Amino acid sequence: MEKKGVYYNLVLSQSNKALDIEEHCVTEIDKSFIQNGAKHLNVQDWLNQNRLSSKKSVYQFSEDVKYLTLLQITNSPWLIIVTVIACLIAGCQMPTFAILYGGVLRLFVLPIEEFESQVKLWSGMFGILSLVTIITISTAALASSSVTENMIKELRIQTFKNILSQQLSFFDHKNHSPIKLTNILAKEPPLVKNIAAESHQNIKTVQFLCLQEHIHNVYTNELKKSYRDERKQSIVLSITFSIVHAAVYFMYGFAFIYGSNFVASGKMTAEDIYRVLFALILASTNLGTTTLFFQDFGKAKLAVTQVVKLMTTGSSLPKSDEGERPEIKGNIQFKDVVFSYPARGHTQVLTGFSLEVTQGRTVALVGGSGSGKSTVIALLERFYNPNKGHILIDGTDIAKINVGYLRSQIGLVTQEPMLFDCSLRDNITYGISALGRIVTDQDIIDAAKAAYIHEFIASLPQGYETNIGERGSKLSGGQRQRVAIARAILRNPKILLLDEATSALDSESEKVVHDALNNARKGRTSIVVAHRLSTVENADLIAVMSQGVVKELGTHTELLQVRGIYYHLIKAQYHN
Ligand SMILES: Nc1ncnc2c1ncn2[C@@H]1O[C@H](COP(=O)(O)OP(=O)(O)OP(=O)(O)O)[C@@H](O)[C@H]1O
Repeated sequence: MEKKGVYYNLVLSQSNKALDIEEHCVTEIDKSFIQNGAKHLNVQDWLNQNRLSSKKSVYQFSEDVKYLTLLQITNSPWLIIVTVIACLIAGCQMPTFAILYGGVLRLFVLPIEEFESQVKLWSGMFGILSLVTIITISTAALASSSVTENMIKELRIQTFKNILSQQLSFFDHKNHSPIKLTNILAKEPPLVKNIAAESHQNIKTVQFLCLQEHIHNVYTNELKKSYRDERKQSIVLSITFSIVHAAVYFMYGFAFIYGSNFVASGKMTAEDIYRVLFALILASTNLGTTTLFFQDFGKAKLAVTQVVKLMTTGSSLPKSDEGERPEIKGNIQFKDVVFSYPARGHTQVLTGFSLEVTQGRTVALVGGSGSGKSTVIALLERFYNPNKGHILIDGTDIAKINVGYLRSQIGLVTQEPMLFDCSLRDNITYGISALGRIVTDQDIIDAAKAAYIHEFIASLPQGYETNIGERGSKLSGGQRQRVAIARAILRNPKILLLDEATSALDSESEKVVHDALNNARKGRTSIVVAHRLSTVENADLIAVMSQGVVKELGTHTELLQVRGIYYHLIKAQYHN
């Protein structure tokens, strides 16, 4: 403290607040775990423990994968042998058919007694050909699909495991962003893909909590489940495919034995039989071709079902050009709002919520977790409509206001700001052109200065043109918040909504973000949701929520005097 250095400033920035030792420790543990843990989890270690390491690892072939490498991955080489043998036998069916066909033609020139005695023999041979075709084609199709599906499953499991065991620096590479990694494993059914995607996005948490093994098991189980479903589909398809092929030979034998009776009784000539047999050959060729579409047809049906479902889902939101566009000053009123999320219709989140916020003032929403604070914000943005009650802005029910216009009047800063993989300038000006506004460089700089992010941006070699990575991954949490605040300031909204905007930051960042938010709030009606009660002490009004209604309302000092819920919340927080 005496040195008045960085530590001194940190302590000062916490101004009268208890040192959040627990969080500090977590940050330090996180760093040391990542440093030490990442070393311990390097790829080679993993490969050494892995079955693939005994062979030539597939990961050494990332640029040019050889067919032999693919064969090395399969854990069922005998299935490849079965496939090859079945294919060889199945390949003989056409030459055999040609031999049988030639033999049949020859029969028609024989004397009638000899012809009749040979008919059954040759028909039987068609029957056998048809049986062998069913067995060989279905075996070849089943075994080969099993080999490829197994191989793909194995590759995905091992790739996923390898990704989870990488050092954090691996994920900083532009080719290893969560979206790109997820896309590599993207040919999964949605459920499997979502597990993969979440763990890529939250890789720090996964590694910190040592969840690699668990996540890997969950992924593997989901993959195996989907693999089992695919197997069932493959079995049906393979058998259908082989039966369609074999049916031709069967029909041919049947037509021959049946036709021969007509020839013997003089009802048909040999020429008629030739015609029928030839027509059967042509028809069978076409039938064979159509079976190739069976698989695609199944997939298309599934895809179309999903699309039709999405296409026909009605929207309860009005069209973009509907609704009034009144001048907005910023007086907000919630009147007996009752609301349940559609997904949980039986649980009322807001049970008669009423609150008034006058123009230019700041109201803080506090309360226990799940009391409905964020829901209030979502309703004001019209992400949902209340089941009962009204939300008014300057006396007009927001249900009557054009949704796009309403949102253009509201700035929203959340704990995890939505940033994009583009430059700082593009992120700050994001959505401005949709408002029909043109902003100058000076406007952008002014907004960034008010959000206390200009100095940082100016210190970067590429300044405002610096790319900030996917979801702003190249920025710190506080910097991300300040970029989002600069964006909100530039939009110049009449109403500002801050949803837990500082709860994830360390004390120093929190102070800067707090100052930036104070600037952003100036002259605007603000609704702030915060977990750290210290950040809302200066609000004009604090609404304490419990079970979907406001239970206490007043200033910080007034509420402390009441010694009710707020008092106990404050006490509990400082005690912690
Ligand atoms: N999209 C949703 N679908 C279904 N239920 C939801 C949804 N969002 C929130 N809920 C539920 O609504 C209730 C209120 O959630 P809300 O996020 O508004 O609470 P909160 O007071 O902001 O909580 P916290 O302080 O923990 O963020 C919770 O029980 C939550 O589980």
